[in-house]
Amino acid sequence: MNRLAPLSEEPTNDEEEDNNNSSKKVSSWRNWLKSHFSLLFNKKSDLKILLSVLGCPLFPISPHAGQPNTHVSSSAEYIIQHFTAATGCRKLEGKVKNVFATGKVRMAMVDELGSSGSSTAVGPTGVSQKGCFVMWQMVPDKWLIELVVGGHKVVAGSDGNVAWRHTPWIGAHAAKGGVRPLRRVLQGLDPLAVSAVFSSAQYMGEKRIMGVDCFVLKLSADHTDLADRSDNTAEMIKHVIFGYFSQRSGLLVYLEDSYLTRIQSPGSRPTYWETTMATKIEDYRTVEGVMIAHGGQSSAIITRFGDNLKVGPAITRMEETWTIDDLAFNVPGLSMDCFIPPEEVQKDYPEENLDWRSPLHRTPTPPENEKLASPGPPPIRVSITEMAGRGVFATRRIGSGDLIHTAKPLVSHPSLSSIHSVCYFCLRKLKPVTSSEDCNVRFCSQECEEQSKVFVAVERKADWSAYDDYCRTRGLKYPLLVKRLACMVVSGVASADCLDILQPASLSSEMISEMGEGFSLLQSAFMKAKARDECMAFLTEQWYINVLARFRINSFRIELAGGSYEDLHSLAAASVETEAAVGNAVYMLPSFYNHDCDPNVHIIWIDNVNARLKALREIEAGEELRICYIDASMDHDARQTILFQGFGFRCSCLRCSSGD
Ligand SMILES: C[S@@+](CC[C@H](N)C(=O)[O-])C[C@H]1O[C@@H](n2cnc3c(N)ncnc32)[C@H](O)[C@@H]1O
Repeated sequence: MNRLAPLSEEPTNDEEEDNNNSSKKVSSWRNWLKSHFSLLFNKKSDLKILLSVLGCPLFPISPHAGQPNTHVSSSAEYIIQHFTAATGCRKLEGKVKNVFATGKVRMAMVDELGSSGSSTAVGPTGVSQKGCFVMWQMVPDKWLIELVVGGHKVVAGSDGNVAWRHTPWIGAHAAKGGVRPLRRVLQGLDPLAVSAVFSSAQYMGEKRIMGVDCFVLKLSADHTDLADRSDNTAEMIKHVIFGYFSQRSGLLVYLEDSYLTRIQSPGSRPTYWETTMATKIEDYRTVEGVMIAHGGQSSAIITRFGDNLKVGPAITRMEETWTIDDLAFNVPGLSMDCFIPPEEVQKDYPEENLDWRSPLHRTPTPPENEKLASPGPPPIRVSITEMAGRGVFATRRIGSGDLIHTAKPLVSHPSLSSIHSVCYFCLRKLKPVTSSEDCNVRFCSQECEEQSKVFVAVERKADWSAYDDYCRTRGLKYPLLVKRLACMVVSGVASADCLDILQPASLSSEMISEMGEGFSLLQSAFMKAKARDECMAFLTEQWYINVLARFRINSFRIELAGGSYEDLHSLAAASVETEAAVGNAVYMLPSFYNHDCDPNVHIIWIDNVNARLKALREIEAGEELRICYIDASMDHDARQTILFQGFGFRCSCLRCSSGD
């Protein structure tokens, strides 16, 4: 099996050779050592080392290992209880299916200590490299991370059976040993995983670290795991982890892990490689009521020593600062396809293992009349693009005309001109009312009424006439979405930060000051309705601006392709009287689609607010899926102006580049 060790200083068999052939193996090891020595002292390769070591290291112990440690002390139990209480993570138990996080990193080589212990370079020896990452986790053990630093992209993942990594310079390889979690996840990002792994830890005492009095817990990788990660040339001798939990706050503030590998090719003396990684974990913030670390610094020190090293021991030190921009739980539509390892890694599996993986790994051939791109989860994943932030990519071939996925809105609202003619919840067109009938908002079904009950009850307590007038006279649609979201938050059906994951528009100071009036009107409507203070804490001007900034570039204008009632006469009359759009809505997955003036996907609404994303042509696996944000029939200059003013970017799609 052609498997990659999780960290760069372990040999990677990137020459295609038979692993059972020992002479070739020795030469592979020589090459490996040669290339790594030169890597360590070659500045041009700094970025590769940084990415290999710091990019996506694995944590040696799985939270689901299910190996209770008989030595667990009551002190360790107490520390973990304190941690779970401090983070509030128990409320996630059984409720979180997936987690999505994006963040930024800055990495640099710090120093290298060469032969005879003299410093070959001290202080940052290379320019620090900036980058960003996107991370998906699906409970219990599937995860994917894409990290782009200095123009290089590293991807790593686990489908629950194999953990793998792809680097531009090595390609894709599976990690040795069992599936383990990403170390980044244990850096305070997933408190449930932290408490699960440390629940079997040993209490080591107290220690003051970075000015904080901490309790120290220790974990060690077991012998079976170490053996699985070894082969007859590289032996993994130990891997220990220390977690430092603040005595005062209970939070995990420092994580340190260290492992030692003995490398010995037949007939030579051994060399030892020790890698120690330490992470300062900071900036805990609440996400859906749970404390999640949003920043920190990691450093890695690689030391190599042994009798046969003529140059003497060598030490390489590197550092990373990281921050989390967005973190969200239970992002809808996350497909299992996201976690499929690259083909090269799939080939690493022995044949007999393929059977139970087949549902995921064989592209299903749908029947001729099959409408959905696939019967299972959508064949897409969200990933980082080169020029346009996050984007949506096909995980397999999609046929022309296929329905890729559907999406329900996070927030929607009818346009003011349609408010009496469409369902207040799903925007389905309704039969026109006769003059004797009530002109209140209406619903198309009991189900829609039921689903809106709680937030409509909140809305009905307040007088919205001034706010609605403000929207009507200025022709504003997004403040209506803000009002609905605010009522949903007050009623407890949505969280105030549910849109934080979406990209905000950049707003000028003029735009921000114009929003002040809308905010005052919204706030005063709630205040006059005597809304309880504790429910209103979220409603600040900043919240209002943040939400509007997201609605501006992520909401869709809903135009229905078909009506729900058969009376064509009424339909024609309604379309003359009202504008074509029945309302506006914002969705999660569709918000990640980037724009193209000649798109390969379009978004349509048939009879209500539920969106359908359909392929406009054949799409290959790996291709980015793009929709058109604007009226594609406009000429080049008009499109560029609208995209720049409305969405803040200059379009460089093929059509625009050709001047069309
Ligand atoms: C609805 S969001 C799309 C998802 C977004 N890329 C993200 O990371 O969340 C729209 C924003 O994406 C970026 N974008 C979309 N299409 C683009 C394109 N063709 N070129 C450059 N930027 C684009 C712009 O910043 C735009 O305001």
